[in-house]
Amino acid sequence: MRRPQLVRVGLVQNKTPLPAEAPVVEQVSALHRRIEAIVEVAAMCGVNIICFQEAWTMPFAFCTREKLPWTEFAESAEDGITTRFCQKLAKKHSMVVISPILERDRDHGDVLWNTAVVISNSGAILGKTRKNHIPRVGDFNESTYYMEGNLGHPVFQTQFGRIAVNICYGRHHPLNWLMYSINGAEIIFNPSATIGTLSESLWPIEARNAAIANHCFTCAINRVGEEHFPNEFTSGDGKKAHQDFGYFYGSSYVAAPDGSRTPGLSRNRDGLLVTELDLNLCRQMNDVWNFKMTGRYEMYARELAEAVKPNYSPPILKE
Ligand SMILES: NC(=O)NCCC(=O)O
Repeated sequence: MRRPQLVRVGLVQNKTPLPAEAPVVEQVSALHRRIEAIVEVAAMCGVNIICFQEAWTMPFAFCTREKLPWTEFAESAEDGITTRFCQKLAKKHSMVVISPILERDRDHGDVLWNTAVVISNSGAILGKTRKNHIPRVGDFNESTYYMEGNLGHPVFQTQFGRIAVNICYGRHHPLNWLMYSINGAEIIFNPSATIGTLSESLWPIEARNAAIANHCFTCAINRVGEEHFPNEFTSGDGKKAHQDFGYFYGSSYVAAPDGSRTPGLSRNRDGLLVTELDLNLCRQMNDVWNFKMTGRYEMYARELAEAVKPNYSPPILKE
């Protein structure tokens, strides 16, 4: 009975154009130029909502455990140069822009966060959301740099639909996806930075499964290429020190609530994936499967509230 609710999303994966040794300002500026060109193409393709990769203004230096110069890439989510730049793009192309950055929160003790700024197609800032789960795996030494998000699971009402952002490692946490969906998200973006040896076997499954389980669209975005750092670091595994993170395998894709998905972008080249979605599919799948109706959330809430108490004793029945 409803008219189609069509929206075109753009997923961007890109290499860092300058080496990690280049001055910070030059690296940021080169990335702005690169993204500006890709967004021009997205605009020609009629994209309504575009999302960039995790921490898109910098090399993924969180493996190094060095503070400098990497913390220099952190910016204000409200008035940093990258947010100002994205506001111009959003207004020029009437496009919602999701800009994942390393955030410096000046008003709260200069705390750093892994944040996505969401900018409306009017150019106004709709708000921000922060990465809830910090990886403690392999060379992802991210707790050295920023804190666990404290903004919960916000959903942004845009002219084109309700969207949320589940940043990278949050995709391994089904409850994280669930909360965005419970709060009404129709599309959940997952800007990421992850490498082949660690996660490539999980990549095609996790966001796709989240789309099915939550009756929503999911957009999985990964970095691409190799990034080399000036100083060697170890992985704490007895192997030799090295200067790179490993291979970011791209392969960005969109998954739908009926379990279908797009092909992935390249494993080794920059790319823009443009996909047209009909948001009516979210309710159609909900009406077929009723996961929201059959989910026993009040039971889980009660049991979880008990399970997190220090004196909890799991109900294991024995002979
Ligand atoms: N950036 C990030 O959270 N990476 C963690 C590794 C993964 O989730 O595959």
